[in-house]
Amino acid sequence: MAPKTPPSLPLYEVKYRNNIISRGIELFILFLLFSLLAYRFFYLKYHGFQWLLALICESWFTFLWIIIVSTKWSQVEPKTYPQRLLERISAFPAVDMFVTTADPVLEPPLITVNTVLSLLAVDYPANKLACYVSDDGASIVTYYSLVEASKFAKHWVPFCKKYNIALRAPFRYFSGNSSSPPQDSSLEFQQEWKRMKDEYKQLCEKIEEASTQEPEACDFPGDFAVFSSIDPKNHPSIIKVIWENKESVDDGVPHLVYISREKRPQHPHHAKAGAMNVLIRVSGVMTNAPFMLNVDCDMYAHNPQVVLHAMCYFLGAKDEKDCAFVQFPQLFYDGLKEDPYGNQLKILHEYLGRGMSGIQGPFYQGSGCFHRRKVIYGLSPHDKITSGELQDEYLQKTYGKSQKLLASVAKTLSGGSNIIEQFNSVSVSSSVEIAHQVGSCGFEFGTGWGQKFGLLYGTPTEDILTGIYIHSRGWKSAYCLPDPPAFLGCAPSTGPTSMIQQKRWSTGLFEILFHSKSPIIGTLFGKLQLRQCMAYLHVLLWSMRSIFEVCYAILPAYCLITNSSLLPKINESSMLIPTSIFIIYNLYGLSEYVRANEPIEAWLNNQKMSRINAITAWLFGFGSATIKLLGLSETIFEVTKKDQDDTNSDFGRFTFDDSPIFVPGTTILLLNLSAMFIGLLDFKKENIEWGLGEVICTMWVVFIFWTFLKGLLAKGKYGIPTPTILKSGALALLIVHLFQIYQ
Ligand SMILES: O=c1ccn([C@@H]2O[C@H](COP(=O)(O)OP(=O)(O)O[C@H]3O[C@H](CO)[C@@H](O)[C@H](O)[C@H]3O)[C@@H](O)[C@H]2O)c(=O)[nH]1
Ligand SMILES: [Mn+2]
Repeated sequence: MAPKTPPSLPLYEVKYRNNIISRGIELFILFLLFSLLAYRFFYLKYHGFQWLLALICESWFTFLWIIIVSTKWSQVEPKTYPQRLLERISAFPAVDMFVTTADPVLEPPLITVNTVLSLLAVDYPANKLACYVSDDGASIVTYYSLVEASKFAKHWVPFCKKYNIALRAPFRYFSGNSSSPPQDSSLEFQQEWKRMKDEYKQLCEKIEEASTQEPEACDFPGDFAVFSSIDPKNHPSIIKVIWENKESVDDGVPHLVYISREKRPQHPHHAKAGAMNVLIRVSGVMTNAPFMLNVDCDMYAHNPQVVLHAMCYFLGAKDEKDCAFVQFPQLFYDGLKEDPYGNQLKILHEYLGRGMSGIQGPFYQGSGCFHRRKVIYGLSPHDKITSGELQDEYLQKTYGKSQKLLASVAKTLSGGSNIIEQFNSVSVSSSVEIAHQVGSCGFEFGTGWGQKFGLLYGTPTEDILTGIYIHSRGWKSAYCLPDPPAFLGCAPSTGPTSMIQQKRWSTGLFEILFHSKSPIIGTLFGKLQLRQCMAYLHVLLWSMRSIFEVCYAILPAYCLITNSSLLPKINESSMLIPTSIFIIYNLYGLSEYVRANEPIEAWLNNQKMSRINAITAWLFGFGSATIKLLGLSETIFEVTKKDQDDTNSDFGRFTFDDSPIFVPGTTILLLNLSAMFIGLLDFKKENIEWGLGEVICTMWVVFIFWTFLKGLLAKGKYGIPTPTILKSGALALLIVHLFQIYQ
């Protein structure tokens, strides 16, 4: 046995990065930006409208840069020591693990099954874990797959623990070329490995078969009857205990519960937030663990010690206020290193994520996050619960009418920091009836769910809003970066899905600004720190950015078309300001990738994609958020398609479809191309106002939209559909014409 570590050693440490040089460069860029603004301001009277617009856009970019400098100022290097925890602690707190899925087609059940298996097999006493799957698709295939998976789990979980398997999601473990077990392993292991691989193959086949057959044709006996001819948008709640760890053995398989909450057309279901609140309540009446883990159906546990890592924070924190939730960054598997869609967010986590963690803590990212139940129930740090607040009447009004739920809420609220005791001892299956009650859609009516506690409603980015509200009450959150990474999910791998996701995010984030729990209100009236508020604004303003980015991408073209200027001439000394901003900003951005061991292509692709996202998807986000805020329509949660198999050879090449989301990008590209053409025609004329600066800017825009340029010429899914090209062409011509009239 390893020697016991002295109890004085901490369970986690948070050091700060030495980033003096980066700070210096960031401040220097800020100085240059201010110089540019000053230059614009003093020369405003000699120039036309385009100069004013440039000043406005550049003021906005400067404002964003201030936010970035502030957010990146103190970046953390967190470290957790699960080994010390194991040596020191004998009784572990319970954890309820939630998995949400919504659509068996966009989210193939096999993916959900793998996530569930990886969670059931984590290194943690099985009798302290329970896994709850919420299925908003009310799909018989998903349910059937989970039933089959639970049978497989009885072999898989012991196998993983016995041989300390590093990767516990079977589709990853058995993927690639591993057709035979490692040769240097014991004979016994090799045999078991083969058996597991066979069993997993059978599981896949069963799920495959169930997915391809028409649901009616499936002849599922008894248990499956409730699913027959079900309408996923209109059905009573279905709750099934698939597996119960009845003897409460610590090396068995944790409980597995299937939940499809009640849905009625006349009741808003609040998408993922609604699903999460049902999970919280159902688990409240069943196991009522003091901690809750939540993952999306595609985010499997990549590191079997995830729960231990999270516990290092929860149990190691001197003051529980420092740790309302523990967030692991959202990372993705099978992503191309060059990140063609710019959606792997690695650099975002690497600098902004670590930077926020140096203020009040990371965002709640919706997946890969451990929460304290009492924080989700609305408590503030060091809240003293008065007995009045535990009276039935008060609780009923606030948390809903279920005696059993109220008892469990009361236990959680009054539990203080005693987190070992709260675990329910009642059997899980005896609570199914009450679970139906708390899973019904009328249950929340008139209560505080989604308004004052739980996951908050009112935006499709419920995660960020909920996190803001937690930080506004004075809690901090913790960022945990174990190696290997804790969770891996799948990032959208086609142009359209990526755009839809960006649009949904930017819409939802913008709506938060107008919510009663917005970060501005949180800072003015709550305990949200100013710099944390600024960091939140950085993402909440995504869709607003589109306006300025669109203007800025049009301005150089405007100059070429109307023979006007935006930048100093190449031989003027003031040209140094924009040139050095351009060069230093880009080199600095590149250095961030190099320091994070990312390839240069990833930097280039991310540069391009952040402009493309801003100009296309975020613009649509701005539109749909505005429509929603004007009360003209509701935003809907469009679920992202998860790809099971990313091995198709052309994965990574940008794809298009006939969505209008591709119109603005194509228009801007065509506009800049026409501007170059017009500029070429005018080139020899006298009195040319524009110079090399404007030409380079136009070329830069064309370069940013290179994928679109290729899309103009390509066919099939790699090409921009002809109607989109025609619409964009007409729009571009119209704009050129307008420019020429109003110059
Ligand atoms: O009505 C719904 C809609 C979605 N989901 C689930 O929500 C999760 C996230 O949906 P997804 O389509 O994968 O969205 P992403 O944009 O990939 O999700 C990110 O962004 C969301 C906020 O927009 C967060 O909720 C997620 O946790 C975060 O991973 C998935 O497990 C879905 O099954 C539901 O349970 N019910
Ligand atoms: Mn997702």
